[in-house]
Amino acid sequence: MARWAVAGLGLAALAYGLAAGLPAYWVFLAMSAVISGVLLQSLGVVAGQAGMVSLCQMAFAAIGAWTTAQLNVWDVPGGLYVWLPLAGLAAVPFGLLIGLPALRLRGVHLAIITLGFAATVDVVMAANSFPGVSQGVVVGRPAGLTSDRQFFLLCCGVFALVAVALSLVRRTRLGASWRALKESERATAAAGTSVPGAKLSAFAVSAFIAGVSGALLAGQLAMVVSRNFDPGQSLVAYAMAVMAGAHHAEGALIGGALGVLVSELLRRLGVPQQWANVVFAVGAVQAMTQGSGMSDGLRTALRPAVRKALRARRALASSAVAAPPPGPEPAAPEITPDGPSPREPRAALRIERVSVRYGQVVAVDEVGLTVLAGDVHGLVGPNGAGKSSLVDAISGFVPAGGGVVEVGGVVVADGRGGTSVHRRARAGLRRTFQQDRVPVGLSVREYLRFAARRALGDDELAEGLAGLVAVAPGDPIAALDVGTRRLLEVAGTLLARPAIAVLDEPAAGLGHAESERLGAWLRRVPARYGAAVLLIEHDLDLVRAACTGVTVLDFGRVVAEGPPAEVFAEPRVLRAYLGEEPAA
Ligand SMILES: Nc1ncnc2c1ncn2[C@@H]1O[C@H](COP(=O)(O)OP(=O)(O)OP(=O)(O)O)[C@@H](O)[C@H]1O
Repeated sequence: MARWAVAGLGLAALAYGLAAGLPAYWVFLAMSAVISGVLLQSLGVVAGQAGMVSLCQMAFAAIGAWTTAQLNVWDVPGGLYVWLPLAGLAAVPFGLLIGLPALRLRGVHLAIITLGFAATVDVVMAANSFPGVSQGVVVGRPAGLTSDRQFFLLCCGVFALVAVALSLVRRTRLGASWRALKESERATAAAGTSVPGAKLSAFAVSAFIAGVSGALLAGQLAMVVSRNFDPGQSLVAYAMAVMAGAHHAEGALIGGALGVLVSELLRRLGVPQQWANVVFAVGAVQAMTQGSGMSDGLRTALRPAVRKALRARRALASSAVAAPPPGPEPAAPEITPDGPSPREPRAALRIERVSVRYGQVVAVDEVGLTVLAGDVHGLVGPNGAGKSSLVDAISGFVPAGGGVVEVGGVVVADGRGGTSVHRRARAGLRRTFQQDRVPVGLSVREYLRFAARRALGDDELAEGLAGLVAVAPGDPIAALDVGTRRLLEVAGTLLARPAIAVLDEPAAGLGHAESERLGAWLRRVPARYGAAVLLIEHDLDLVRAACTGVTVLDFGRVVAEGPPAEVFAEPRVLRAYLGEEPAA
């Protein structure tokens, strides 16, 4: 906290020094850089954090500027202090409107939609001049901030406010959901987060900030016209945001400053300023190729100190993370008030007649399966047997073909259809993925809280990691290898305390010893977390070590079911699954 206060005071002193010491022309340019930085922060949310393409930020800014000009004409009390947030709010419905196609579209399709919106706003604004322009009414600045030097300080204050607000949001579930979205929509939904909600909120917040930047621009220029919000500038802003890494505040500021400095340099060299756009486009391509912008590079350069801290933490974590101590099994937490009892074993997961078809391919054919509360159940089968398709049907990524899926006694899919992925997750069905889908933009602590969908104290975090994965809560996920991330995903899934955790090949990439340790750890899961487990694995030793029962799939059908020792001795399993003949 003290560090932040010192940094804040330092930056405030710098802004004040610039306002007092720079020549008037440079103060105007510095103001443009900071306003542009606010706009880039808006892109940092929607593009940098949530990973969506938005080529219409200048249109949101234009709506903010137009609103400000209108409030100015109406002489609404409060001046810019009130008009700024109102300008941001005016842009929000348009942000939500643009977010709607984003629910279905991605990449180039979303780019076209957002650019189309920018062009539409431009046409409308050009046809209807900004309020006050024809009468020559200039946008008033607040009393005491009328000079450029003073207004520059207001712009710096707004930039800082947005930066602080966004850094606070980063720590919330909402902020984590944006960064998770960037990594994988499937994993975001599977963690119980509404993907449409995350997308719409990112667009709404982004539009708000862009609207505020438009209001600041109106205050800077005193009179704005549609030319100030050329749709082409939205493209340039996107390139600048990618190049500078506007998902961090310092990246947005660097981008804003570079935008001004490069244009000014070209002007002084007598080169058309449009060449600046080429510079930013090349910078953006470079950043996309590297997978990181300038702010990320800056943070990496400053990382020796971070790395040292990380090493110290990891040493601490590995001494804490060991095989679980021998002793009595912890008591199983109650799942519900009328939870499982030895006399009445309750199904954590029950499926009936679930089928999955891809065109003519029948990947899963009328499969039924029950996993009782307190069980660790294996699902095995050769490649292409239909395991992943079945897991997708259970978790809601593909239709269950008229079958029934029941989680902890609650029907989440029946003959008429099923609930969405994130609702199933909230109903107690959590899953992991074969491919690495853990969001690299989060720290271990942020990810586990996001996955668990609740506040977790450091003790509970350490407990959730103990015996499974040697990482510390503060470690950035980007620094972890894929095998570790996979185990982290298991920890997050279980910390959510689901009724059933479906673990899709958690041991892939692990060595024999690690796999053995995972088997022992998984056996204790029902007692530790009150969750039953459906374990999809190719490693039969792990299945033997962890599971009380196993189901074998082949060609989309159940070919055997029962305790592992019996099932793996069945001739048809040996034939179908192992390609082996039973010993005579
Ligand atoms: N999207 C798809 N479109 C068409 N066919 C598919 C699709 N996904 C899977 N299949 C087919 O469905 C069948 C079952 O595949 P699935 O991936 O579910 O098997 P699996 O048991 O999970 O295999 P693996 O162990 O290799 O992951 C296979 O024949 C596969 O080729």
